[in-house]
Amino acid sequence: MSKTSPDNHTPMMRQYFSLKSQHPKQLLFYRMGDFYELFYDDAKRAAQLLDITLTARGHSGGQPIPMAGIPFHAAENYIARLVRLGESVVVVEQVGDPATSKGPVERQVARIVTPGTISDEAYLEEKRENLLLSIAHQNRKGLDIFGFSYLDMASGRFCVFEVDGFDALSSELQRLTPREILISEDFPARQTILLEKGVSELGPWHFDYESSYRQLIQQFNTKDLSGFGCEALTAAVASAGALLQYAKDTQRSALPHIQSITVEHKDDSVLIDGATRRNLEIDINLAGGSSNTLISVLDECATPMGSRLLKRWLHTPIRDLAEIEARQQVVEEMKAQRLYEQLESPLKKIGDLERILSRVALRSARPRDLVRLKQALEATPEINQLLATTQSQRLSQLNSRIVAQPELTTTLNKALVENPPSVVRDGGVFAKGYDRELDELLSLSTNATDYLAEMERSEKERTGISSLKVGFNRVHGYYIEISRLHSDQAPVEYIRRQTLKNAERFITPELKTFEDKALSAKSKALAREKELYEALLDQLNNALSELQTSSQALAQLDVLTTFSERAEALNLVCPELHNRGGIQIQGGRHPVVESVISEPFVPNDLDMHENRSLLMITGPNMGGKSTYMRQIALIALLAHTGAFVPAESASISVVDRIFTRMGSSDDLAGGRSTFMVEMTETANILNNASQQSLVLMDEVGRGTSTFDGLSLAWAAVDYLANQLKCYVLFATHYFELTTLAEQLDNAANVHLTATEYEDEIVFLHKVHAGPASQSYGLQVAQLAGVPRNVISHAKQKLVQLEVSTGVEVETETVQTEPKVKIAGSDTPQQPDLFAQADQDALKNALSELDIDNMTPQQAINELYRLKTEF
Ligand SMILES: Nc1ncnc2c1ncn2[C@@H]1O[C@H](COP(=O)(O)OP(=O)(O)OP(=O)(O)O)[C@@H](O)[C@H]1O
Repeated sequence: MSKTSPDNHTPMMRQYFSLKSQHPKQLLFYRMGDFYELFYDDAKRAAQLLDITLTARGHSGGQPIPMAGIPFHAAENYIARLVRLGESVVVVEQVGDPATSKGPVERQVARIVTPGTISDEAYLEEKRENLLLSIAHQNRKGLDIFGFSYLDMASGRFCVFEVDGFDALSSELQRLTPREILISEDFPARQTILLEKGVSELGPWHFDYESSYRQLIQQFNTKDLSGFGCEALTAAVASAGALLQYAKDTQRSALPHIQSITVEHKDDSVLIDGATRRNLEIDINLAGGSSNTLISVLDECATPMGSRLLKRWLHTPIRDLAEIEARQQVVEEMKAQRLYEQLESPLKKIGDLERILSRVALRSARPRDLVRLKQALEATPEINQLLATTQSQRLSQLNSRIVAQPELTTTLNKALVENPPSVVRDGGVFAKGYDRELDELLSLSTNATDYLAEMERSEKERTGISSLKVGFNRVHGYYIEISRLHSDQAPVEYIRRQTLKNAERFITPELKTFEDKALSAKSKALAREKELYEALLDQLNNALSELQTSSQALAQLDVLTTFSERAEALNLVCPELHNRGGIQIQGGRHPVVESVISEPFVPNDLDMHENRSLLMITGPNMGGKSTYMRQIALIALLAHTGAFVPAESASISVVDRIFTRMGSSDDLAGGRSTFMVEMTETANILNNASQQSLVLMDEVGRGTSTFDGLSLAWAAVDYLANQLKCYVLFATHYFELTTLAEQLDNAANVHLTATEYEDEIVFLHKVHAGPASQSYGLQVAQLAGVPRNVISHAKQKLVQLEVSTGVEVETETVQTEPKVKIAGSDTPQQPDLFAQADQDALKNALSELDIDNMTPQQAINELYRLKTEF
């Protein structure tokens, strides 16, 4: 921004700067006639983000003013795009009258649109919650405590909790995926958070505990916060106060739909860290898309609010057995009675009741919202009726919360026309017969057409001028038009109003009187409609709390109906959950892989208990190790949401956390290499897993040299089995680890099988007891399209290795007993490529490679070079 003194600027720019100084970080849309204009840095940023032209608007303070303009009628589109990119927009409108203003027209901030506080349908994604998150930090007894609060403005859901430590901080960020984050300018992990989109930094005083506390009790109209259970959560309360104030400031209104605050207790749910959420592909696949995810298979919800709740349930599995069983009973009953089929149609009519109600509360509901609200209310009695005869306690509880509102339904029915316009501004929202005053005003303006037709007829007759017409235009109002040819025949009482090329327009005293009456009736009708609309919103707001309760119950009903429908369609069973310890699954399947592959999915069993808590999984590449491990985690996760699971039967002990260390990804933005990420995730597991945790580890140690990797994997397995004693599935290509599993009391080996047919490898995907016998690496490489001559060269090398190391390599047949043996050892071994004479030279060459800075093509070239050299 220009640094010259304000005195050097034009009066208009002085007005701009004074508004801008109150919103330094947001993009300011400054209304200029038919345009919104952005200036200086805002203009540059908007031009870049929206790909619009950056120009200049004159000079001010001796400098050209960079400017980007947006036509006002297209503004919503641009604002929506900016908000999606994590930007906030301040819209400044002209409020004064340009005709009478001395100096620049008076302007005011009309609204502030930020990514986390939007409630307008046009800006929101249907199936995704739009969360505003606020985080406060406190240091308590040397611990870093993070107080979280988050609000879904479009539903009024407001939650708080606290976590301890930076790992938990990032894990919660991954879980919540907020649209906008509020932190204090002195937040300790500022740099990490600033990498996220939509971060707003506020002055530290916004997070003051005392004033935050006052904010909250004022909002909920309570004496204290004890009724919400958050008295002791001082960091969370501090963050919630900052959030609430921010939300009010942006909405520029009270927030009556935020009626309470819920404390999330971490002990109530199965904790899942960020890496695990990614690896299990709950709603986002590893490539960042939404296809082939657990949600994509499960989400058959009838309403968008059901879809959002389903996502929440899958991201927050619970540990409360009673709650899980209550949900299971509903699913079972609905499935047995095929109630889900009958509920589908009325549930579809419910639509996004949750968001509509919030817009009613914020008084931004559009006429069409009210029509949809009416349709939802009309569908409720049918749902009540369907649930009336059900057995499960939970269904009757839900039914009692779904309250039909006959009076409101009748009012809405009487009030609204079938297809109202999108805004109240232009009128036409209310049906005939709803309000006498409105009807009278409307009939005055509609009767105008008849009246004018009659006048045209009688004037034609009286004057004998056949070309005479009565018309209306917005500038000149009503007129009598006579063609130029006949205009001299106009009667004397006709007063000339306008001369056109081929015609003259006149007004008469009678027409003028009519015009005054008709025009004022029209504007009075519009004013009356606005009045009626506000009154209707008041009436709806009086029932807001009850309506919100109904909508929450309906969202739950929708998810449970979906669980039930999916259970039938995907052949899922009700898992038994308990606290006895052990996980047993018969015929378990991976719900997503099963739905995408064309050949039949091979089901597999699992048996884990106190004396068999660690399973070492070996088998060929592509054999199905990852699929097997992931399916167990997904079955466990689903079981903890109350859903049925893809298996013949499942008995699962309640777990406290699910951890995964799978795949290889680097975190370039966070400055961590692949191996560093792998080790950070491993450290997190070893530091935090308990006996009730389910841990999946895939190929730990692969990111470094063979011996380092093997030693790390060995020690990790030993620690997991001997110290932590959690449920562990450990997949590895280090065949050496299978002996460790044999030595440990509570570990066992299982392997996936493959066979060869006509020189081609065939994967059987079946899990069997014992370690695998071979890795089939070359066959898989061949299958992947590695050129034949490279494969045959590799085969020669393999034989060479076998000879020089004394390793006997079995490559042709599948054996149940390990056939890869290192001389002098009973341990099944994978041939160790590096145990060669030229090992050191190759190792050096490899360690000198700067892989992080190579393109894939350079890496391949380098591999070829090494291959020919060694
Ligand atoms: N039980 C199964 N039934 C049918 N197909 C399966 C089964 N398990 C795995 N597959 C198929 O095999 C493919 C490879 O499986 P997966 O990725 O689990 O192998 P892997 O052993 O982990 O391989 P790698 O060691 O190379 O990582 C899957 O994408 C799937 O198409």
